[in-house]
Amino acid sequence: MVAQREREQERVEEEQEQAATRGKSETAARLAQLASTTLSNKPTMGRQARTKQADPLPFAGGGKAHPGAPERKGKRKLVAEAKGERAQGPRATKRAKKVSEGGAEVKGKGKAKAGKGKAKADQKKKVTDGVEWESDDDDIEGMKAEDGWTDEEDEMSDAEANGLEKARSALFDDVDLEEPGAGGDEYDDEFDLDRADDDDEEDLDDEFDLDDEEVDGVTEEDENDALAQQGLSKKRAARAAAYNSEDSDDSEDDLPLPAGLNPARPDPEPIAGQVDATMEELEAARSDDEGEEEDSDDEAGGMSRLQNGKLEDLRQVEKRMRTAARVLAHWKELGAQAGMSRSDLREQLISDICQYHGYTPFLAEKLFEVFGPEEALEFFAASDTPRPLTIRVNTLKTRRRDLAQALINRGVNLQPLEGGWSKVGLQVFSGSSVPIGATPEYLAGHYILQAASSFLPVMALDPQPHERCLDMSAAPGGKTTYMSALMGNTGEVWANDSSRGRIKGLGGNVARLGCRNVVITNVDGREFPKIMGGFDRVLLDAPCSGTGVISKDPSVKVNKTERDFMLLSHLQKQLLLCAIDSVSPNSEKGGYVCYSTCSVTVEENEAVVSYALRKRPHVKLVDTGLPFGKPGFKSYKGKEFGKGIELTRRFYPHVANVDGFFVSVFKVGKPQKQIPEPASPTLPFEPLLLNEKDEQDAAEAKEDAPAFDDAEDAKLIEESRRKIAKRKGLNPKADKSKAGKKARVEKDE
Ligand SMILES: C[S@@+](CC[C@H](N)C(=O)[O-])C[C@H]1O[C@@H](n2cnc3c(N)ncnc32)[C@H](O)[C@@H]1O
Repeated sequence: MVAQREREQERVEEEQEQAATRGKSETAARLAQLASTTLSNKPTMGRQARTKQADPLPFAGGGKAHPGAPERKGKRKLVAEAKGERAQGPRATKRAKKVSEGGAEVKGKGKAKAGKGKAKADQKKKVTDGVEWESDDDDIEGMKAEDGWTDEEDEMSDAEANGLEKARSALFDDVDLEEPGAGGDEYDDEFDLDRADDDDEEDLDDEFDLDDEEVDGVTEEDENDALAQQGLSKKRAARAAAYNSEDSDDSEDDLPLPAGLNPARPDPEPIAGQVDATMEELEAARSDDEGEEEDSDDEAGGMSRLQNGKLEDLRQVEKRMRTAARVLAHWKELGAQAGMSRSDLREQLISDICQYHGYTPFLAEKLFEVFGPEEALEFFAASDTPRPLTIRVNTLKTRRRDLAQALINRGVNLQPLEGGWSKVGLQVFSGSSVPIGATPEYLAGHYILQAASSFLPVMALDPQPHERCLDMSAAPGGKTTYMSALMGNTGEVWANDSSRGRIKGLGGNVARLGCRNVVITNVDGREFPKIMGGFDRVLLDAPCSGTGVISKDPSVKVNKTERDFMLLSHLQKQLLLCAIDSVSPNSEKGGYVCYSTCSVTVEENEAVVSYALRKRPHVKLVDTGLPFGKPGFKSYKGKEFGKGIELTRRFYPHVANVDGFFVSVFKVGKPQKQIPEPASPTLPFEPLLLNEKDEQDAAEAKEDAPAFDDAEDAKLIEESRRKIAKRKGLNPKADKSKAGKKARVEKDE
């Protein structure tokens, strides 16, 4: 009996040993595959595309966001410079080599794990956004249990550990390997990616890794083959191919986006060939309309809607909108056959937009005018779709790779932000049951939930360690805390907001993220610089209509009126002048104001910027240094917007899958003559209340507002003084006041 049990035991151990060997290879291979997936998923940017993308100004001269901004140098760069080498070239080549070696290793191990293990791994793949994810510890634990993997076998051979390390560092960039901390090197490399000098060209190669040219013998084709060999999504390979073809497209009139942000769109067919087809569509849409009452019920299923007393199929409306937009956009070619006047067709289209997307005619028309017929439809559709959930890593407390690992261990599906333009952003995929706003890492302040577009104004402002900065309308503090992190908790960030209710959230975030260089104030921004000035940099992320974030707050579709836009534009102009006037004319490295909104309307953006240029001739627009975004409008409805307006940037949900945003940066020079009295509020001092929430906040704040009671305060102060004296072993009854001291001196004498 005993002998039988021993034999059984031996058999189990033997099996466990074999399974463990299998399991280790699988883990290494899976992580390596994950890394190669991410790498391959990085956008493909040919040299041509990158050259197109590089703006003449951003980050020139060693990666300075603005002339005058100190160059941020990583340790490696400094050491290399001290040695008189080109800092990044060899590193880039080395890293590319490392990756390609890693890639080869991946293939080897991938092949090695054929059979049972692979079938299991395949079962466990999570497919998110066309990217296959399979590395999380629960899965690994599960596989361990299934395969009888013993804990001793967790000890990996050097080669395997090496493979894992390579895979990890390929997944999360080198910057993540740097130690966090004040003024640390994590920001040194922060913007490496965006710099335009020679070294940075190599950084770009390095970062995106997929080049149409050969890098150390690994071609794009090889990588695609490798993907296919690893059984990875063909869709992705196709996407990579699409990026390639985009790279070679010279005819793009938009500023090129980082590939991956620029959804590959099919080339429009030549208009001439479309006339007949389009007219057929228009006809079909009309006859659909006529027959709609009979068949819409069946066809539409849940998509019909009561309109003017009759049921209308939303699919028909959508089709009609597309056709009308195309005809309007190519009126010269198609208009003659439209069968109605241009203005009637336009009116019909706007009415359809209101019906289909749920806007008031006023706002539908306003946004329609910003984009024009065809792009407007894309904008409206994108504004009905949620943006990816993103988080920003708080580099004051952790590193991106550590946070990613911790969250993956909890079962969160994530990946670095698409496009590689931020090294502190992570995209979180839905599907995991982990509440991303309540993990221990969240509570410990290792990250903040923040929309990717909200990183942009801070990147553009580029605050430096030891500076004195103002965030004029800061609540709830996404940008304040990012500024604080970029400044490494040094210098000062004055975070102001006029809403008392929202200040609570700001304070909470500042405390949770451990921002010790932040001071919070609660005044109307138009009180600056009267109450305080002399800042190196000022961020004005202005109160706005929120037309860029309709996917988050659809109430904007119906609650904004003409008057709101008028008041907002007025307030934004006043705040911007105050922001400019708050900048020190003697700031050594700074002297910048970033004006941003999460709105896409012209009166809240270019019109405000243009007003400031007129009223403050000592400021000029400079490049935002941001790697993507469309240039601001030079003119609109016959109005010209002043010099440098094309340096401002517009971001759209339908183009870059980020919230709609506007970002501009002013360099503030020395005023030629005395600036008139700081623009004093012509609106009531009360913050502008734009919606019910603001009104509630204001009402609560009024209720909460403490009535000061001097007598009670004096009692509390005295009590606390006594306690402190007692703790220090002093006589708590001794009178420490001036009068008491005087009395004691007189008594001693
Ligand atoms: C777009 S939000 C700011 C978001 C913030 N920058 C962030 O990233 O978390 C605009 C803010 O402006 C504030 N605000 C409105 N009127 C203001 C004024 N006159 N002065 C200062 N802040 C104002 C609002 O309370 C609101 O919090």
